[in-house]
Amino acid sequence: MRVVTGSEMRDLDQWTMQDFGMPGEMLMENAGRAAAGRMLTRLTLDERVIVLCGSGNNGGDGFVIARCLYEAGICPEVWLIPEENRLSGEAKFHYGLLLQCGIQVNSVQAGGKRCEDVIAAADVVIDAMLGTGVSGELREPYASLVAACNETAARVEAVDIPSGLPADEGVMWHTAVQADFTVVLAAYKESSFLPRTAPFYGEIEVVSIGLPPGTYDLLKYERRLWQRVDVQTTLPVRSAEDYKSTYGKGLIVGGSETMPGAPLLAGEAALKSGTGLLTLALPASFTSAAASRLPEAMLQPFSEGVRLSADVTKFDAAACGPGLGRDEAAAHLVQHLIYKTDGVLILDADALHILRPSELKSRRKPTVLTPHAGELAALTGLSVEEVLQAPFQTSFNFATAYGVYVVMKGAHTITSTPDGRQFVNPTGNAVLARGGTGDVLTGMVLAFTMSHTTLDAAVANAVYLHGAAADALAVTVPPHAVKTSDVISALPLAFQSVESTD
Ligand SMILES: NC(=O)C1=CN([C@@H]2O[C@H](COP(=O)(O)OP(=O)(O)OC[C@H]3O[C@@H](n4cnc5c(N)ncnc54)[C@H](OP(=O)(O)O)[C@@H]3O)[C@@H](O)[C@H]2O)[C@@H](O)CC1
Ligand SMILES: Nc1ncnc2c1ncn2[C@@H]1O[C@H](COP(=O)(O)OP(=O)(O)O)[C@@H](O)[C@H]1O
Ligand SMILES: [K+]
Repeated sequence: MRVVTGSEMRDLDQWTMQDFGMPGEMLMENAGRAAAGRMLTRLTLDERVIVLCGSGNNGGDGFVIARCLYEAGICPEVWLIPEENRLSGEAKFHYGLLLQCGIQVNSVQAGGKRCEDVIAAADVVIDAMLGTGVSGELREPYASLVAACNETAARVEAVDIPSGLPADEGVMWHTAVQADFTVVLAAYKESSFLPRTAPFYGEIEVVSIGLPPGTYDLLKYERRLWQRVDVQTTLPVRSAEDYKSTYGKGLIVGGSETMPGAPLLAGEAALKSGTGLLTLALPASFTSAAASRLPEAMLQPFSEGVRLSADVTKFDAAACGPGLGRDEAAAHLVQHLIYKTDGVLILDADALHILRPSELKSRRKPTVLTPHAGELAALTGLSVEEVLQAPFQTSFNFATAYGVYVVMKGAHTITSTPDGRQFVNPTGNAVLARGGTGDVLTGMVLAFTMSHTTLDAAVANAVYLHGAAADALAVTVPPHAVKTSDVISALPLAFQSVESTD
């Protein structure tokens, strides 16, 4: 399932019409009919339904939806917001069809009965006022109608995008319809994954509108949801012939006097995600505690302030950062790993604050950075607010400029590859909003980079299953009564959830 910007969506529609030859009227019929199909699964014959139609193609979808509802025996009240003569193209065509069917259309501009009152009395409001074409602050009468939609007790079903919301990240906007459901046409828009805009969508359903196969390949960059089927097709199958080194030798470097537990969480997660041979490099003062907590791991103690004695070239992958601290010795360690490791290097937490980004360009082997918004802000010199407003562009820019994977963590974690592809993660919940869950992810990424055929799949699968473990926990345990190591204990359930056939 693709994630697109508004302009990419327009390109897809244009290619479908001009190059593929599908008439625009047909594309709109497909869109409206598919949306109506989803809405009909929730509608009952006794519900009072109102369809609000704007001047653009989103309004055109509304005309098609109204006609489809009539076909199904539901008689919605249709309201046209602009003057009739403002309609053009496919929207005008479908408005004409609606009239030809003998369906009455009310006009907001005509005066008389107030549309706001009808919205207040409705059971269901279908919002086809504004879609991807919205720009700037809402003008009247849209602003008042959006306010009425947000005051009514009716169920609000938006078409493609809740009216007023931009499709893209980084856009100034003021107010929008708060939908209960949004039937998204063809592909997710970026705003469905941003912390401020996502809640306006309510529950999202994406419908196909008949874009020809291969159309998405014409887009310059691949940006898509990483779904269960992707995990199912890329998760390695363990074989009876495997040996402990089949899944690589991994190294985790971290820990300091004040944060001894972080590398242990990472280590335990790595072991529980399939690592055969794991070494933990930790401050010497707590290796005995580590040995009793993680007997499966080998230990490589280092005295704080002293460099790592282990030969880092013999590891297939290394992860550095959890609990490491940010002093000069820690910075030396990070630098040492950047230059000396001969496998995949994962940098997280404190390592992200003390690395020099320019040094990443010297890496011959892949590098994976796992920042949350604050850490990406520190890496890029932007404010946290700026990062959160444009997480797709910010992480894309960093990943492609430095040739690294960037896993920008959040409610919808975005993985960016060095060549500019992006995968959005659909799993996870607020169970993960507690200290140390990022360390767990680091351990999982380490394990998966050593077991997977491609690094894309390794990173995206780790993020997916990390969230899936939290999802499994959330259905069995109250979310308050969870601690981070429970997420590790739930990993078997996460693996099972992708292995089952349903
Ligand atoms: N063939 C296709 O491409 C297909 C597209 N599809 C559908 O089309 C949607 C995109 O359609 P679109 O581009 O026509 O934009 P859309 O959002 O309906 O309206 C834009 C109009 O709104 C107005 N307006 C803008 N800003 C405003 C503001 N701040 N405050 C007030 N008014 C404002 C302005 O109109 P004006 O006021 O200038 O008359 C502008 O012209 C897309 O989301 C999907 O639903 C599907 O049917 C599949 C096929
Ligand atoms: N509300 C949420 N929904 C889904 N995932 C979340 C949510 N809050 C946090 N996460 C996930 O939890 C992890 C937190 O990582 P991080 O902030 O590095 O924590 P820490 O540094 O304490 O280990 C990330 O993988 C993030 O995507
Ligand atoms: K809409």
